[in-house]
Amino acid sequence: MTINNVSVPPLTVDHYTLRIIQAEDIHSIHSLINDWNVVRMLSEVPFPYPKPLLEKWIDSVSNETETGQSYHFSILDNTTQQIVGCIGLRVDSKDQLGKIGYWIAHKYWGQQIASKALQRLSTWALANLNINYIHATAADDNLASIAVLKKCGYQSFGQGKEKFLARAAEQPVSYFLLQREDICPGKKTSLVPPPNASTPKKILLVVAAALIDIDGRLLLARRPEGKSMAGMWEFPGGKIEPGETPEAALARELKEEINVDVSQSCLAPFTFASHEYADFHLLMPLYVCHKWKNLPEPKENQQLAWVSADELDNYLVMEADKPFIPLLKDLLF
Ligand SMILES: Nc1nc2c([nH]c(=O)n2[C@@H]2O[C@H](COP(=O)(O)OP(=O)(O)OP(=O)(O)O)[C@@H](O)[C@H]2O)c(=O)[nH]1
Repeated sequence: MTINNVSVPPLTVDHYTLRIIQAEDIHSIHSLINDWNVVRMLSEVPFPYPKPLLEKWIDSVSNETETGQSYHFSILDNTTQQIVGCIGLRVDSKDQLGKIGYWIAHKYWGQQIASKALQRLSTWALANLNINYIHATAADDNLASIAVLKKCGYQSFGQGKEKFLARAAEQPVSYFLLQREDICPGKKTSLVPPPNASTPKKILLVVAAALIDIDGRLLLARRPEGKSMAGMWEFPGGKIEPGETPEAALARELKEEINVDVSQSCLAPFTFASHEYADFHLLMPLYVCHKWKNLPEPKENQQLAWVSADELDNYLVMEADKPFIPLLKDLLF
C-alpha cells in the first residue's frame, strides 16, 4: 500500500503483524475495546463505546490515512489471524512530530505485545515519515504503559492533566518523547556530544558526493531502517578503507550504494565537514559530480530523492551535513 508516496507495508514483528485498519475490523475491534479495563486508559474514548461511534472513527482515520495525516493499524496474531489490539500514529507535519497511541485487549495483556508493536511502529515511522520525534501520553496510573514506553526508549519530559472521557474527569498524565538517536542506543550517532568529553575521539574518515543532474537537482539518500539515525537524509558515500584514496573510496561507494559509475577525474572537491558526534569525530570531504554513468538506483534499501535548491530545507539532513546546505543552495541556483 502506498500512501502519499510513502510505502506502508504490513509491519511484522515477532509473530504479530501491524496492518492498516480496515472497515471490516469493526466487529473484532469493538468487542475488544468496549471493555472498562481498556477504555479507562484511553483519553478520547467513552464507556460504553457505542459501535456507530467506532464506525465513524474508523471512517475518519481511513480518510486521514489516504492523505498521510495518520496511520492506524490493527495488530494481528499471525497464527490465529485475530486482532489483539490497535496502534496508531498521527503526523504533525508542521512540527515534524508524530503522536502515537495504542491499546491491547485485556485477554492479551502480559505478552509484551504493546512493546513489540510500539518499537516496530516507532522505528518504521522515524525512518519513513517526515517526522523527527514521536510524542506519547500515558495516564499516571497506567504503569504498564509507562513501562512499555520506557522499554522502547521513550523519555519522560513533563507532566500535565488531561480529560479522560470514560472517567468523566481530568487525570494526571506524563508526556514522553522518542528521538531518532534513542532508537539504536548501541549505535549512537548522537546529535549532541556528551558534556565535558575529555578523551579524544576516533576520527572517522568518510567521503561523500553531491551528484547534480542537468536540471540542477541534487541527489540525497535516506538512511534506511536498521541503521543508526534511520530516516535522516545524507549524501551518498561511505568510509574510506585503509590504503584507499578518497576518490577511489567514493567511486567504490557510489557503485555499491547506487550503482553509479564515476570516473575519479569527474569528482571535484567542494568542501568538507568536521563534526563531533557522541562516539567519533567525522571528517568528511564532499565532492561535486556532474557526470556519471547509469541511473542512480537504491542498492541498500535506501530511498533516493532528487532535490532542487528550493526543496532542500524540507529534508532532515545529518547534523554534520547542515553547513553544506547554504553552500549547495548557492551552487544550485
Ligand atoms: N555517507 C555519508 N555518511 C554521513 C553523512 N553525514 C554523516 O554524518 N555521515 C556519517 O558518516 C558515517 C558514514 O559511514 P557509512 O556510510 O560507511 O556507515 P553507516 O553508518 O551508513 O553504516 P555502517 O556503519 O553500519 O556500515 C555514518 O556514521 C554517517 O552517519 C553523509 O552525508 N554521507
